[in-house]
Amino acid sequence: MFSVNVRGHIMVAHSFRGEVFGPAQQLHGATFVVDATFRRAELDADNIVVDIGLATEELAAVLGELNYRNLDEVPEFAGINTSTEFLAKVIADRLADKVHAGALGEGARGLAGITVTLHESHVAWASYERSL
Ligand SMILES: Nc1nc2c(c(=O)[nH]1)N=C([C@H](O)[C@H](O)COP(=O)(O)OP(=O)(O)OP(=O)(O)O)CN2
Repeated sequence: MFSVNVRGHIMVAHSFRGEVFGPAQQLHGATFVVDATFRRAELDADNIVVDIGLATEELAAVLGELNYRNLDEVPEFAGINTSTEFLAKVIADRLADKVHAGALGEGARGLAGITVTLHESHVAWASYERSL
């Protein structure tokens, strides 16, 4: 299996509900380094997994929808803990929509899967992996 990874980052604010959380129940900020890894068994006609430039641009576009937002105020996340894991799925699903819409190029239609990893620090991260 081949893979290509591109990276971006976001800064958000959010708060969590639930006794499992301590200070994070209060509104707090988070900066995530975001890795998107695209996978396929065979390279495309250009001998690549996906164009790195397009993948970087489209990841940046997806992240731009979240960057600098207070996620507690985003209607689609109302009542939801926007955990690192949850945000990894949101980003992966939005990138998958872009792949299916052709935004990452025709060759990208042959991608097998994508994994999005959010690094919340140098010692903790979470991922969501899905097929395409
Ligand atoms: N599985 C996850 N666990 C936690 C997440 C997460 O997204 N996924 N997020 C947080 C906090 O937002 C953030 O990491 C701050 O950490 P921390 O202050 O350690 O979290 P708590 O408020 O829960 O404090 P504790 O002292 O650990 O009770 C936390 N966990």
